[in-house]
Amino acid sequence: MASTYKPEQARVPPAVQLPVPPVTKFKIALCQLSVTDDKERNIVHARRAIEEAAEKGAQLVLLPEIWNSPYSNDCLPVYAEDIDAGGDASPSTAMLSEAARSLQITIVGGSIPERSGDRLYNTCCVFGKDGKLKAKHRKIHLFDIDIPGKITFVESKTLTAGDNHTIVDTDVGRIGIGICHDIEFQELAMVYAARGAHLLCYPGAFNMTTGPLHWELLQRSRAADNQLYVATCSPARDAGAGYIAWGHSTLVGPFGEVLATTEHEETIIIAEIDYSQIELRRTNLPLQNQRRGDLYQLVDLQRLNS
Ligand SMILES: O=C(O)CCC(=O)C(=O)O
Repeated sequence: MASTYKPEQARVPPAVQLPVPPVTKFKIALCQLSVTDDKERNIVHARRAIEEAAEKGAQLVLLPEIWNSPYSNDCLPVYAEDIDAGGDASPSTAMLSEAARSLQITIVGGSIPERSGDRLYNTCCVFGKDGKLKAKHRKIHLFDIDIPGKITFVESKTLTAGDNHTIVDTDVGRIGIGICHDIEFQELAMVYAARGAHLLCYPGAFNMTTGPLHWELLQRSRAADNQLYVATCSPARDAGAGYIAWGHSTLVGPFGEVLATTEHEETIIIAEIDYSQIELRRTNLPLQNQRRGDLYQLVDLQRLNS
């Protein structure tokens, strides 16, 4: 028997209308930075890369996961900064704020280890072009993995998981933030899409095991499932490091297409985002209207509880 289901009768919360973005087309820069054990050098180096990206026309700059410190449980507590205290207590975010203001760009500042009281987080700060902190995302899903002979890493040994989604309105559209392992959880991306995100940014440092298999696959899936843009930014690979990053920072469009990518060396990718493609793809293939709200539903618990 034919189904009698009608989307308009489903008891699902109405989808948020895609907000009109302040710009339709703009350039994004993905700064795949080399990271050393010298924090001061890492900050100066990131500042130079941001400036170069802005000179090349980028209005949005994305940095890698943990760009001011080596990515190891030993280093995270030593390199951690008190972001809320600001100033000298957080030279990395002070630099990001200054760079955003003086270059008049939006910065999704990768992530740095954050100290808050006696806890440590893996935290991404978003700065507007006035230099103000617009959002702070603490990595929600910590990366604990054990594949004997390949990779064992227990991020939860030192870090505490964040408890909030982070979606932020910027001069370059509505952006949902996730950090690295957060990309594995499609529900988070779906919540961001339901809240009207144009773009998801994931600073990430995948590794030599899950990187080749999952990194691009996950980005393309999050973009195609939700019909929006996905940008990722990794540190450059250091083959001598304790944790070897996969690299391959990438921009994916709303049809799941790779628009720009790279290998593992240090580089700055500059690519164009055109938000009109989102509407086009959602018209071509109206997934939103085809959802079966009578069979399954997405529940945004954060919104429900707020
Ligand atoms: O999810 C993965 O496979 C890798 C995640 C990761 O490297 C991280 O969260 O730091």
